[in-house]
Amino acid sequence: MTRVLKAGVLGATGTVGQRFILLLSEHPGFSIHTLGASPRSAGKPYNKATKWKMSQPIPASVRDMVVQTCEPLKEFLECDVVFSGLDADVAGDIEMAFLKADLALFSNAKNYRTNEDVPLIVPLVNSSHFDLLAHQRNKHQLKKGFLVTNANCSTSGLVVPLKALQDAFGPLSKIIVTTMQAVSGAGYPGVPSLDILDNVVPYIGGEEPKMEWETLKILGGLNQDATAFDLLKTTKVSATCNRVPVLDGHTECVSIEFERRPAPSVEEVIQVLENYRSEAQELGCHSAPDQAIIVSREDDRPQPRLDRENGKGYSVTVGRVRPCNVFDIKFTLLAHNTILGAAGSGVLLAELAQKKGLIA
Ligand SMILES: NC(=O)C1=CN([C@@H]2O[C@H](COP(=O)(O)OP(=O)(O)OC[C@H]3O[C@@H](n4cnc5c(N)ncnc54)[C@H](OP(=O)(O)O)[C@@H]3O)[C@@H](O)[C@H]2O)C=CC1
Ligand SMILES: N[C@@H](CC(=O)OP(=O)(O)O)C(=O)O
Repeated sequence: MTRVLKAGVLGATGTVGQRFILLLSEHPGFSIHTLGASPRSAGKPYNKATKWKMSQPIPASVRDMVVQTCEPLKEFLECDVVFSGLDADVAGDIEMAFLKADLALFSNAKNYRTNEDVPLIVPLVNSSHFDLLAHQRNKHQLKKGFLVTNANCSTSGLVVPLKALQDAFGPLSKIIVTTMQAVSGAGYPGVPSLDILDNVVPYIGGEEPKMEWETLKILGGLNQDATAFDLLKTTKVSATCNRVPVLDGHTECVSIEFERRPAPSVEEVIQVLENYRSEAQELGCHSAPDQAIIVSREDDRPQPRLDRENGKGYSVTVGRVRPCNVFDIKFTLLAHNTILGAAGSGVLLAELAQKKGLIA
């Protein structure tokens, strides 16, 4: 029997924080021990501090919990794991303070994703990058703490089918991806209603370079002694990101060129996607979906309203797999941006870390 872990949530009042609370409160392996947010919220009961936007009610276990400041003190020091859904403007200093306090930290924020000592892991893709934590602990003189980041929400959906295809058919030479991203990705209050209703906004600040770079770190490897990341060198990624009036679920249109000649057929690609299995599934992690990639053969799927809850939000749904006249293959994918793309990734990463014996 694995031990129930005491969990803290930083940024607990925000969009990602609320999702963490829902996922953790329903999870048999975690008990929510403490919640942190800004000084504006600290000292208030959680239900007064947050503007709750989830379709399920606030779990009874946290309604009256008093929100703390985000400092590694008191109840936070008693936590086995801490999840961060902090605003990126403040995440840098706060997360570093938690790491220095030797806590096990799983962050959604972008601040440390590019750091050479910090794994950037999509749990259905590159759990082997946990191996770098021995080096991180040495460098920061940590006994039990570490910092692992999960990816940008659009990157998280993209890399799952890319990993399956790369493993089966070898290097991908070119990837073009165009996203249609839900408004929940912008947090609360996010994009003003007068900007997004009846509209599409063809720009999300900083998103395109993040997708292009994160993909190369996630799909790359580690050096031989697991002290550095080997970024993919021969794969080129070009991303175009749009905001659309959808509540949850990022849709992405993807075209791929393989290095291999002849390129795999549509049927071979579909078979590989459907059969893909990750370490999280093999290890029996509680939140891992039965199927990492669900391939829909219907002409008009995936759709956010119909497919975002697939695998409880942890599966990627791929549809419209077909030949591409410019590259080799194209398809459309859908991933839940606050589950697989944010809080769910953090939770599944913690499950993986526990299975790998990384949590004291
Ligand atoms: N939404 C999504 O789909 C995704 C978001 N992310 C990332 O996750 C993070 C959170 O995003 P999101 O939930 O959308 O953002 P929100 O704006 O909804 O929430 C931000 C959280 O940070 C807290 N906060 C703000 N200032 C401070 C401070 N000075 N000290 C302590 N806490 C503070 C807020 O507390 P308070 O309520 O008290 O102000 C709130 O809990 C961001 O880094 C974002 O980039 C990553 C992937 C996907
Ligand atoms: N930018 C993403 C959400 C996000 O916050 O991404 P990141 O964690 O990479 O900053 C979106 O708008 O949908």
